Amino acid sequence: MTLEAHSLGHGYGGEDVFESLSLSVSPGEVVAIIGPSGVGKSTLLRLLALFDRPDEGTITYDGDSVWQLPKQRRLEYRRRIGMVFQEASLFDASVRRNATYGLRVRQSWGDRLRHELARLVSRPNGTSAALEALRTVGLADNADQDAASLSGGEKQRVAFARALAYEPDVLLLDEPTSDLDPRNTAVIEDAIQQARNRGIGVAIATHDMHQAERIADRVAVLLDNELIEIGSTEIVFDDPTDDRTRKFIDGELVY
Ligand SMILES: Nc1ncnc2c1ncn2[C@@H]1O[C@H](COP(=O)(O)OP(=O)(O)OP(=O)(O)O)[C@@H](O)[C@H]1O
Repeated sequence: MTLEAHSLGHGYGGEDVFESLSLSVSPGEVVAIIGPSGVGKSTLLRLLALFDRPDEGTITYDGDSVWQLPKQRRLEYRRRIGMVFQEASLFDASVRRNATYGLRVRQSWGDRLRHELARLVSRPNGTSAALEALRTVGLADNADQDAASLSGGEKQRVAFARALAYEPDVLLLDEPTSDLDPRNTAVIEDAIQQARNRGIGVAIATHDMHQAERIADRVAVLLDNELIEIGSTEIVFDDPTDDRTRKFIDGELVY
């Protein structure tokens, strides 16, 4: 599923966060959105995830302008998007149930009913997808543990597994490793590469430039209320078009 944002503008309380922002994410590519704190990376991801309607511009999924569609069809697109927030929000149940949660949310009511009926007579549907996702983040052995007893890093890995478990077409990640140590960060980065290799399009907001360089195919630089640059990771890091990009990457821009 190809995601495209055209001339997006958005703000709060009459104050623009960004304007004229255009960006695409194709199947099987990782696009990193980098920029200093408060520049609007989370706002952009929320718009792409269809949580909020943009003040200006259009968002298309596979060419369909999603905010022009009837609500039901927009929700169908919404269900094909996995989003991982900066703060892992798990509920008080086992790791496995947390990882399975997305599978149930994604289903229609009819499917959910069938799922619940199936659960009464056999193993829950989706268990294997959830377990496979937990395996990807190295937590399959913790499936029956209480999520509440996990460390912060492990919780973030479960949140990531939950998004992966239902095989979204697009994965939107908001600083998914901000609170993780290098080992946990490596696990998530590896899982992102696996998602990409399975054809999922990934957009990741990060202020860790090294992370963008390690995992992204393309990098978008958000600065001064706009996307000042978007291009292949190599070009953005080694030979950027906009001088502010070079300064930001070299740490010369202070915000
Ligand atoms: N719901 C909201 N209501 C009002 N202002 C908001 C809201 N969400 C974000 N903002 C403001 O919009 C601007 C962009 O915030 P956003 O969280 O998108 O930035 P960010 O680049 O993700 O920052 P960080 O890297 O610190 O998470 C900030 O000035 C923030 O205070």
